Amino acid sequence: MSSPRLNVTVPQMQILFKLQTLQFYFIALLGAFVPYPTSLHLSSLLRFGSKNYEFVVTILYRTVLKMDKFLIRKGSTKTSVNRKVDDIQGDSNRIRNSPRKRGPSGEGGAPKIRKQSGTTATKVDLKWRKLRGENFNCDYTVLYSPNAARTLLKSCEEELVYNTGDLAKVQIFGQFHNIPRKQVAFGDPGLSYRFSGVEVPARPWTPLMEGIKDRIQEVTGHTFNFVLVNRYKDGNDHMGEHRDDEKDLVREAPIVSLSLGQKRDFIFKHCDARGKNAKRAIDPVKLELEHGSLLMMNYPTNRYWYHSLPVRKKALGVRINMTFRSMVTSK
Ligand SMILES: O=C(O)CCC(=O)C(=O)O
Ligand SMILES: [Fe+2]
Repeated sequence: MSSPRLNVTVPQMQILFKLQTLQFYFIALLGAFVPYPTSLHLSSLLRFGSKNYEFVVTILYRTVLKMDKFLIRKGSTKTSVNRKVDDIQGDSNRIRNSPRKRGPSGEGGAPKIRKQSGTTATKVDLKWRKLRGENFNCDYTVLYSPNAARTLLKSCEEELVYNTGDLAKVQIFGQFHNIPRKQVAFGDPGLSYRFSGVEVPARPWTPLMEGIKDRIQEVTGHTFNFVLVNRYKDGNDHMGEHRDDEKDLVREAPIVSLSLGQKRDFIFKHCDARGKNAKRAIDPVKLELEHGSLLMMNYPTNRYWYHSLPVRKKALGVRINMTFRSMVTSK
């Protein structure tokens, strides 16, 4: 079958050509500002003929994606960490912050997620921020939506019972003091955690705690056999500078910290840059840990950097933090 012939005059052809040029710019703009593949989908609805537009849209969108790191989005989950890490970028410490690249499970890339039981992979599209510096290696993301995190916090408030008496104390220069927060630990049978002269035995996993652990294992690609839970009733409750580098912890395993509730500052200080006798000037790393966020402290961060959750009088809400850990087992 022969295709129908169109009798088009020269002025009509000029108009057609202008229309096509306009269409090209419109689709290019679409590609620049509407997320791919939505832009691609819209562009194909508007396209009269050429497939080249798809190519233009794709290239433009990818260019914009590459520029993404220069944009500061007000109110987005990235902003607080971005701003803080941008502050850090100029200083001697050279903390670099870039979107976490896709890669194999574990160290380095964003973990590939596989559903344990089924055949189809569950794609967890988390945006990880890489925080890097001298012997500093952390990854940060927001795991739970505000609603999901609120539900989780509510369940924790209803179900968790915290340690009291001697288990709620720390030993400092031989003296026992009440810890300025509440604490409880869960873990595999027989595990306990020793720090500041106190041994915290693990309670058996409850369905709530096991559910959270499973989710964290799924998104990080690491397994954990212990979790320390800290509850801060408000900004007066805090945690002093310390490193989680005890012998009971598997040496190179990451410690993954989940935060629920009140946003709080979290400060890292390099061991050479602490106190009056500091050997070097290294700026601290300051993060704001958001409701529902995950901070992955990778090796060797905890060998070189102390961290703390300082008092913040203006912080009025409750915060619960869970640090998932891999403890050495005797077997
Ligand atoms: O509450 C926090 O974010 C800090 C927790 C912590 O450092 C720890 O449990 O060792
Ligand atoms: Fe810690």
